[in-house]
Amino acid sequence: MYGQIVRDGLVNVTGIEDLGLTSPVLQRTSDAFFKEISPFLLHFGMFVPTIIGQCTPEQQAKWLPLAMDLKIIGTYAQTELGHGTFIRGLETTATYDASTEQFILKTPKLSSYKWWAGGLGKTANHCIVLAQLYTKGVCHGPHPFIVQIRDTETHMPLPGIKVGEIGPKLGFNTADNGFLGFEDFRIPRENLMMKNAQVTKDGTYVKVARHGKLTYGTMVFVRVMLVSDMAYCLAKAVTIAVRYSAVRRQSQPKPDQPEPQVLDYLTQQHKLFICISTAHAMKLTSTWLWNTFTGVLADMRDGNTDTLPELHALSSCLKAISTSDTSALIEQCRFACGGHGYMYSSNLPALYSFATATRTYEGDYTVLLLQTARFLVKSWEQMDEGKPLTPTLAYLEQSRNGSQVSWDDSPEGIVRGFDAVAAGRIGACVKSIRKHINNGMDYEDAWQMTTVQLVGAAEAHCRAVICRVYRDETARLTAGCSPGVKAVLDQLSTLYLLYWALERTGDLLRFSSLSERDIENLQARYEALLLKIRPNAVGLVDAFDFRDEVLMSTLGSYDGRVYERLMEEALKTPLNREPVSDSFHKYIKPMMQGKL
Ligand SMILES: CC(C)(COP(=O)(O)OP(=O)(O)OC[C@H]1O[C@@H](n2cnc3c(N)ncnc32)[C@H](O)[C@@H]1OP(=O)(O)O)[C@@H](O)C(=O)NCCC(=O)NCCSC(=O)CCCC(=O)O
Ligand SMILES: Cc1cc2nc3c(=O)[nH]c(=O)nc-3n(C[C@H](O)[C@H](O)[C@H](O)COP(=O)(O)OP(=O)(O)OC[C@H]3O[C@@H](n4cnc5c(N)ncnc54)[C@H](O)[C@@H]3O)c2cc1C
Repeated sequence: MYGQIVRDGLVNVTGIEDLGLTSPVLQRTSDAFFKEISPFLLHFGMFVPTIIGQCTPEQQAKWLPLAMDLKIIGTYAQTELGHGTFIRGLETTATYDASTEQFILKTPKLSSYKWWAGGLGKTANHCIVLAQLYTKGVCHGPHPFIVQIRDTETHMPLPGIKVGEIGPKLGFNTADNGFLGFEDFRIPRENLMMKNAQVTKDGTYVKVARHGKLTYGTMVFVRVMLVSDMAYCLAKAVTIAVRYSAVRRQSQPKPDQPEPQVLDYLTQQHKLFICISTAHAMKLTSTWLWNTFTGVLADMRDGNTDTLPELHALSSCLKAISTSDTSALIEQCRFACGGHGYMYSSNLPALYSFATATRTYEGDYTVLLLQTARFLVKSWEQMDEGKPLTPTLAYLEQSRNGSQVSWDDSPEGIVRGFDAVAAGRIGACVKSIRKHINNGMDYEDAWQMTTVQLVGAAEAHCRAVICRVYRDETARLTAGCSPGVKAVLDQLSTLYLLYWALERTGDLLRFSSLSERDIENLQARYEALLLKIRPNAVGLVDAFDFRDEVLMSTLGSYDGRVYERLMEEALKTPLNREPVSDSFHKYIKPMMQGKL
């Protein structure tokens, strides 16, 4: 299995590199090679971006050509057995020895071992290591180092390196995630990635960057990319589920009528059409987030880090919500396909195992929403002090006078409703924190006692951002489209708003003048809209334009020959090579004869 995947991975990467094609093509073709993950994912996904983001121009000149030509194969080793979220708690140390101008790397305890890095087990011969930097007896916190871990000729681990694969997982079983330990392992001073901080030959620590968290820059980049990856992953899953639902006929709601396509059931439309909408919502939001990200990078190149906090807050909540929604909706696609959705050959299990991992890696869901909440509470307090709000928080102003927003069930009115919910929930958090402090708690405990509400407030803020961006971008991008295309895409964005309004009626009742009658109207509009979308459902997923080789699904192939493909795959399984398994003769027959 591993050997096959490495071969396919290299064919995929070198093939695309030779064709000089860009990463979207890489993304859309690599799936034709793997149902799961390439062992080279981290090389291009994090190792190369970290060299670009954390190295000086001189260091880039040395390492980038080697990495791009695959003369070295890298990964990103930050997480340890004992720490993943709390980076400042990482235990691996890099202590500077001025007498030899080297750093000495150590993993002092078992919990200090690097754990999880993709490709680390058997594939990578270099990696980015996050380690606590010590020089002249002072710890300067986690810093990135480039470390060669294997001999580039023999691939043997270098002396002082303990490295291996971490074993089977829920998914990602072709990603070759590994562990890594250091025993007084020495690297040259120049292997500290010195764009944001430097150590001179005599061991003097020099801070270059103004913002203390630029070391975390690769994670922001990957979080931004993950939102787009999720749109792509969900689009594949819903293509499979909708096509299968158009082929599958089941039950007889009306006597002497043929069994209907299961796609004609309203409950099936309720399960699946939100998946189509959400794939569009996340794709448009990811493009908007990418433009925000490149804008912040440009500011930072000019030495201005003022827009970085909002980018961190946005990338944190959008990564958390996009991965969480995608995991849940891919599982919903599987549920919608009955037993055949549980077949590995449907490709829904592999899509789910990928999506559910993304909810954890690159920053756990809860932890990242709390990062966003930290920014929201700070913004509220700045608003109280009369300071200006950042663009994505302009809606907070409407909450200053505390008046309840009047409910308006137009799409734009629903977007304003979600703004009111976010503003209301953030305000409730601020009130809770202040109440706990007034009752004698310190700020940290008051914050902890409010974290359940803070996660909810961050989710509400994120939902409001997605709703607004999805609605605005749909209007902007369809302005020149035919009335038919415009109408269908407008239906999808309206469906997203109605779906989430119905999911959040409690919040809307609390923070707007929504009434019971309004809810009845919302429900009726939602159901009518499902029926309107039904005739275009297959066309909408065909428009995602996935080739069968990329979908890799017995249920989702374009020709709809589901049963033939299921049987073809079944007959390929090893157990079907012989009519009688040798386990019958070894175990079952003796048991039947009372000889076991
Ligand atoms: C949770 C935090 C942010 C907490 O860190 P901390 O030092 O305690 O920070 P704090 O006190 O909460 O905040 C201090 C301050 O730092 C800011 N900050 C924090 N992170 C960032 C950032 N990325 N960019 C820009 N700013 C950042 C925060 O907003 C705070 O700002 P403030 O003090 O409020 O002005 C951090 O530990 C973290 O990011 N943890 C998540 C770890 C993570 O994402 N690991 C990923 C490993 S790589 C991986 O999983 C690869 C998978 C890929 C694959 O396999 O495909
Ligand atoms: C498939 C996969 C691939 C990965 N690839 C890599 C890789 O290539 N490189 C790499 O460095 N890492 C990688 N990781 C590790 C990943 O980044 C970490 O698992 C992730 O950051 C979460 O950290 P953790 O596992 O230590 O969980 P923890 O941080 O221990 O979290 C455990 C639980 O505690 C909660 N929790 C933690 N802190 C707080 C808090 N402050 N407030 C409230 N609740 C909290 C969390 O919400 C969670 O429910 C990978 C992980 C997976 C699953």
